[in-house]
Amino acid sequence: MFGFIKNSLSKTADAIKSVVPKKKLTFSKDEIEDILLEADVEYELIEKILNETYQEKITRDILRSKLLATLAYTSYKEPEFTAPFVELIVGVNGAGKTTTISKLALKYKNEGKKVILGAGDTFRAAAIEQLTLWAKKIGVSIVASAQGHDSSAVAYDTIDSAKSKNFDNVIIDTAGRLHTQTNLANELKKIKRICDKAHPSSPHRTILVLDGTQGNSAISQAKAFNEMIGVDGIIITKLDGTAKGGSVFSIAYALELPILFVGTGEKSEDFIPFDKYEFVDTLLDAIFVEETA
Ligand SMILES: Nc1nc2c(ncn2[C@@H]2O[C@H](COP(=O)(O)OP(=O)(O)OP(=O)(O)O)[C@@H](O)[C@H]2O)c(=O)[nH]1
Repeated sequence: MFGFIKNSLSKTADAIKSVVPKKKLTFSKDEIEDILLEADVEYELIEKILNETYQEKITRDILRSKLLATLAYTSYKEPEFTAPFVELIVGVNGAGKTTTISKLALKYKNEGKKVILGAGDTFRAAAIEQLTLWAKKIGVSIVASAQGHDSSAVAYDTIDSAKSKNFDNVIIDTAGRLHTQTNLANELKKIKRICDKAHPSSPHRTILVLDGTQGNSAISQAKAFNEMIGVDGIIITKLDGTAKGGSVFSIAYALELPILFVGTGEKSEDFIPFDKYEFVDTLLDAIFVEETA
C-alpha cells in the first residue's frame, strides 16, 4: 500500500528534488515556500501555513502537523443506509469518471458485493459504450440505454433492478458536460431527486472525480459541482502522472471535503483509499532526511 502512494507521488517528489537537491533536517520558511509551490500547493494555503508557524527553522514534525491540519476533513463517515448503497459519480469529461467507476466497482466486487452500474451519461454514446465494456471486463451488471435517453430514467431503472435482484452497490455515471452549465445542473439535480424516489435517502454518496493533473485549477470546477448538487467526497485520478501532488492539500482544504480514493494508474486495480498519514509522510520523505537517534 505504502508503495502505491510512493509511486503515485514519484513525479511530485522529482519536482521537489529540483528545488531541494539535498534533503535536510530543517528548512527556512523561504525554502519551504519554494518546495510547496513546486509541489503545486496553492499560494494562499502556503502563506497561511507559514504565517501560522512561529519557528524560523521548520522541521519535519512542524510541517507534518501543518499539512495534516489542512486535511482535517479527510475522514469520511458512511451514512446509515438500507441496501443497496447508491453512489452518484460526477465530474467533467476526461476527468477519468468511467475508469474510476470500474475501479470502484471492482473494489466492491472483490469485497464479495453484488454491483450494478448505471450508464447515466446519456449525452455521449461513447460514455455508454465505454462503461458497458468495463462492466463486461470486470464482470458486473449494467443498465444502459441509447444515447439521448433520459438519464434519470437510467438511474431509476438501475436502482429498481438492484432492489429487485438484491444488489449491494449501485454506481451511477452522470454527464460531465451538456449544452449549457444550467442544463447540467438541472440534470444532476433531477437524477438526485429520482434516486430518492427510487430508493429513499439515496444517493447515499455523491462523489466528485477530479483530474489530478489539473492541480489547483480543478478547485473552481470542484466548487461549481459542490454548489450544483452537493458533493460528499472526492476521488483524485491520475496522481501517478503528475508533479502536482501538493494540490491535494489545496483541494481538500478549499472544499472542506474528504479525499476518498486516489487513482494511481489506468488499470482497474490502480486504486487506493486515501490515507492522509501515508500521503503526508511520503511527501515529507522527499524533503527531510531521516533523523538519527
Ligand atoms: N495514469 C492514469 N490514467 C488514468 C487514471 N484514471 C483515468 N485515467 C486515464 O484517463 C483517460 C480518461 O479517463 P476516462 O475514464 O476514459 O474518462 P473519459 O471517458 O475521458 O471521461 P469521463 O468518463 O467523462 O470522465 C483514460 O485514458 C484513462 O485511462 C489514473 O488514475 N491514472
